[in-house]
Amino acid sequence: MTQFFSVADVDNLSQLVDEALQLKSNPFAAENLGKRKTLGLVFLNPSLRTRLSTQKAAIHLGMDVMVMNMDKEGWALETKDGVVMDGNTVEHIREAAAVMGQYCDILGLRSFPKLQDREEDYSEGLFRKFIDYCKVPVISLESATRHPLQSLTDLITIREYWQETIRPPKVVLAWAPHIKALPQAVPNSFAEWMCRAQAEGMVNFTIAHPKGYALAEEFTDGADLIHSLDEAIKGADFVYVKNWSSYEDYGKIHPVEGKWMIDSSRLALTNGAKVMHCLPVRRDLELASEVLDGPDALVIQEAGNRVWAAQAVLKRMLEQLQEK
Ligand SMILES: NCCC[C@H](NC(=O)CCC(=O)O)C(=O)O
Ligand SMILES: NC(=O)OP(=O)(O)O
Repeated sequence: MTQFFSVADVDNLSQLVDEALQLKSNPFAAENLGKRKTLGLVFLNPSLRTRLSTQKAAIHLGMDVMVMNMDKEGWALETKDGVVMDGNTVEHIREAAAVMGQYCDILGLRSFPKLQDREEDYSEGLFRKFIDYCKVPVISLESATRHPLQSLTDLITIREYWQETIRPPKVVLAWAPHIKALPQAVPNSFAEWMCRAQAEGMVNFTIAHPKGYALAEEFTDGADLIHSLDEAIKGADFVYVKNWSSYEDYGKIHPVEGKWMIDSSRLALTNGAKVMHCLPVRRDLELASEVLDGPDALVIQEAGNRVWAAQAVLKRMLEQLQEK
């Protein structure tokens, strides 16, 4: 594996999930694989889980880790080509990425979309340039349109908590309210991974969102799309809660009809569903406290599993480096 940007970078989904769960039961099984290798984590936006879980994963593999908070501590970055840099930007991504590639064997990058120009965000120009110029394997730590380490984690968590073999679990991605316009990266990615998992018989997948909040079709192939939350969550085994802004009216938020927050009474409509969220979550806006604090919430276990997702991916990349 030389890049981890989307589900398309994974050849065998089930195998990667199994490998992550094996690492969970034996974290130091490959403790020398990353010896004398350096991981660089570059953040253009805030992070708690991605930053710490990926560092922890690298430590389990014997790697050294460097973290660069580019947005706060780096030179102001120019990402467009062909501009005269006579304004506020100081360093071009061409040089910055190339230099970081000199110091690191594997790099991770987090960069959120600006949510102003759909074409620009969905072209993933910044991420692609970073890959091109740094010349080492790159892991997405969440980009404009996807968050693959989160989605792999989510699939691992569903596998871990679904012991039944007779039928695959019903998994529902449920839009939730928010006060801000948030990216579509997490839901796009979750949908992309669940659609692939559904095609491979691992889950049954439904998406519930108000009108005007449809995700881009490229991420939802094969999913059941429903505009009623109560209808969608009937019989659900896992409910994945997440807000996102409109893709159609790009980056905007519209008033929605009815109540979209999941609380205990709503949860009673499900098949005793476990509730997931990538975090951070705004209590009693996106998700009721009574659910977050109750026995059906999996959010902390899910965040814990971020380590094993990152470790499985880093392990694949290190193995490939070894073969060179
Ligand atoms: N990395 C996990 C999610 C990050 C981001 N959430 C946020 O920006 C929350 C901001 C707030 O609640 O003000 C998102 O939804 O894509
Ligand atoms: N879920 C997630 O990616 O969290 P952070 O933004 O804190 O890394």
